[in-house]
Amino acid sequence: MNALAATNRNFRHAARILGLDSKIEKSLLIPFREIKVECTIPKDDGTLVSYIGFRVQHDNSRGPMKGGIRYHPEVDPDEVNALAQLMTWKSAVVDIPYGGAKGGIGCSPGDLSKSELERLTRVFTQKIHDLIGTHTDVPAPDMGTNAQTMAWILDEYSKFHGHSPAVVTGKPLDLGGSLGRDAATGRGVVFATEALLKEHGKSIPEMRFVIQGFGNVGSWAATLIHERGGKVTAVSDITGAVKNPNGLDIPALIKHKENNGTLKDFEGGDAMDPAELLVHDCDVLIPCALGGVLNKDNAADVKAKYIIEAANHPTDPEADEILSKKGVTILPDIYANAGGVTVSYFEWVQNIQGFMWDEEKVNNELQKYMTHAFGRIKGMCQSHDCSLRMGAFTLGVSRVARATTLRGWEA
Ligand SMILES: NC(=O)C1=CN([C@@H]2O[C@H](COP(=O)(O)OP(=O)(O)OC[C@H]3O[C@@H](n4cnc5c(N)ncnc54)[C@H](O)[C@@H]3O)[C@@H](O)[C@H]2O)C=CC1
Ligand SMILES: O=C(O)CCC(=O)C(=O)O
Repeated sequence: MNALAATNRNFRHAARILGLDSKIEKSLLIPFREIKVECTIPKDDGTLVSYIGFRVQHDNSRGPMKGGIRYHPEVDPDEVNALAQLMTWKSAVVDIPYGGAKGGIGCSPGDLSKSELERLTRVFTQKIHDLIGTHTDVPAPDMGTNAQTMAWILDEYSKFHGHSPAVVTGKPLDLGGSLGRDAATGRGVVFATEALLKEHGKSIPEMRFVIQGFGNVGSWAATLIHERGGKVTAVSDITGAVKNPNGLDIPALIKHKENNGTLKDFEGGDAMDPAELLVHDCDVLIPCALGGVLNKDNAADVKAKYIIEAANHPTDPEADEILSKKGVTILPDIYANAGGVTVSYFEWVQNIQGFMWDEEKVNNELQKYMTHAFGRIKGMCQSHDCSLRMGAFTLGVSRVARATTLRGWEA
């Protein structure tokens, strides 16, 4: 099932549980605006090449639209649409004053030089600059993009609108980024995991973790789990996978990846088949890469008792059903990975106030938001006798529906 069909299905299920009026249901499903632009740039050898960029702005009833920009060869309009919708529910789940958006460019960032990436980002910004803004739509990093990408967007946008640090989050610190944003999604994943395990009378040091994806989210989640005494027994990325039943030395693995650009040939573990990683024996599985990786072909073989969805939509609905029948507890993406957008909100607040927070304040506030949201999701699960996914969806959708009704937009 494609990402949009899966997301719409989860939304409709939540709308049914909430008994949502059909007019509101329709209004919440249809995106506010879908943007598609051609970005033509000269490559370093002088040849011209065109890429297609997307920005989908899903909903702005609770505040400016917010969400990352992804550079990946598989970026397509349906997936961007689904990811934008997920951002709307995610912002509402953690109760930050934002709506949802997402963007992407279909490209392989690893095959482009730094100057080609810069040209592409600047042309994309030129095409969308009048549709984004501090109080309309605020981009951030996602797969294949990073603080440098945000710096180029900020610079290009500011040529049209004057210096505007709050137009993007996830910026470098020197341009108004927030302390703690780089680690925020991984840290939020760990706070969410702690909240869930505590509920089950367990804790991180007793657990064996397997992590798919070792970029921003995966490497921070692994680092913080390792620091708390959890055993990360297998990790994969696009270059391969490595395992060690006694626990990988995560700081050493990060150093190895920095030095060699790959997980391959790491001396502190054995190479393994990346396809086997998701069904590897463990207590907690954390997908931190692509969507749809847990599906009907592998769900029955998953050994983990807990799945923490650090990636967006890693579990398709068929897998969801198989896994819940097996008794696997799934902490859904719109809560589990909300630490990133939560600290993006703190960054935006700091930019608007012109006052920088220290890292301790950022991390403490993040923990408060994540812990509070977990309690509210559990409350919805109890009221509606539903899964954690539906608890999170009903929480997010009900908040957005209330804002929509209060504004009188549902008619
Ligand atoms: N960066 C952020 O703040 C947030 C990211 N997310 C989600 O987390 C996920 C990861 O994002 P980032 O870490 O930012 O991206 P990233 O680009 O920093 O890292 C992605 C990682 O996934 C790996 N990967 C790609 N294809 C793979 C495959 N087939 N098998 C195994 N590994 C593979 C890459 O090698 C890389 O290690 C995405 O789903 C993203 O939407 C969610 C919330 C916020
Ligand atoms: O930090 C943000 O604004 C958005 C992060 C994001 O794209 C996501 O949560 O999926």
